[in-house]
Amino acid sequence: MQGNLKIGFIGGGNMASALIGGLAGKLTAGANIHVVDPNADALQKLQSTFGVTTSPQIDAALAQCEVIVLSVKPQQMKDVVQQLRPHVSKQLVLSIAAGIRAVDLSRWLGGHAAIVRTMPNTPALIGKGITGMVAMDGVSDAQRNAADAIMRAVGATVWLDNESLIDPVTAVSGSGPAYVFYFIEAMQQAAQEMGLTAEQGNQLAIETFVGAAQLAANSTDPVSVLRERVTSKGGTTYAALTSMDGSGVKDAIVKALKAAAARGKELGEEFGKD
Ligand SMILES: NC(=O)C1=CN([C@@H]2O[C@H](COP(=O)(O)OP(=O)(O)OC[C@H]3O[C@@H](n4cnc5c(N)ncnc54)[C@H](OP(=O)(O)O)[C@@H]3O)[C@@H](O)[C@H]2O)C=CC1
Ligand SMILES: O=C(O)[C@@H]1CCC=N1
Repeated sequence: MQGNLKIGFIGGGNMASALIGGLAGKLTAGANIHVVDPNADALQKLQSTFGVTTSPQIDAALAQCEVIVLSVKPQQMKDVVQQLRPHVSKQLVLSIAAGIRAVDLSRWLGGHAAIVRTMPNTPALIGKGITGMVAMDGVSDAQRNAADAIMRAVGATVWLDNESLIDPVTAVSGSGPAYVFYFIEAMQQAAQEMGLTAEQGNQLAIETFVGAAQLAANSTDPVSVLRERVTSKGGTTYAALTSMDGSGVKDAIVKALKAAAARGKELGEEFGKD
């Protein structure tokens, strides 16, 4: 159901666009969404597609918003938040940035306490996102509900008790779509190398992911059991999985996700100083 929640976005890039695409005309009218970004082309695209209002710089319209979403890169966050400070009083500030800690955002905003840190992902664009979220102590129940409603409008939400878990969430689901696309790209490449057309490889790889993910989502069995059901004794899947184990694929994936979480922590330390 569409309401009248006024939401400001600081940064109208990839992730903000995915969120706006999931929210506009659904949770709230596009005209209730105000986007600030220095990039005129990005603003024009968002304005014409979703009917949002726009500004090339932080402006007074943000003071009218009930929720302000911080959606710039971690490297840009401190400058942006310090410019935003005069326009923030009672609003809920919702950050989607990797790494940047709530305590640092609060300090840059002059002690503002109504902050929710979130980690969404780009399938939000089609209402299939998943967001990990954690609220600072100064967030009211109504604001927590508003944050949850925004993120549930674009997918599922998982609330965390401890902010440090946002880095593992970033590693698993925030960055996760990229790992899936990477795996699909590898399957497409193999398909072509074995004689299928690019179009056939594309369709076979993508539909396999869609079908397998849906099967896992609907199943009461663990995914390991679903995997075993594909793996006939002495058959083709066994040959593939044995090859993957021999190449250390699972260990490499675990290591990669730990590297992502470590980078999240490092971003907080690197850009959360002062
Ligand atoms: N992409 C993803 O899948 C996800 C991203 N995130 C988080 O979302 C945030 C944005 O990431 P992403 O969308 O990928 O990055 P983008 O670079 O696509 O978006 C950031 C946008 O902010 C703009 N910007 C720069 N300075 C300002 C400013 N002073 N005021 C307003 N806007 C400004 C940038 O413009 P310009 O390009 O000109 O600098 C750019 O358009 C990051 O903090 C990231 O950690 C979280 C979950 C998933
Ligand atoms: O790559 C990044 O840093 C951001 C955070 C999660 C997905 N994209």
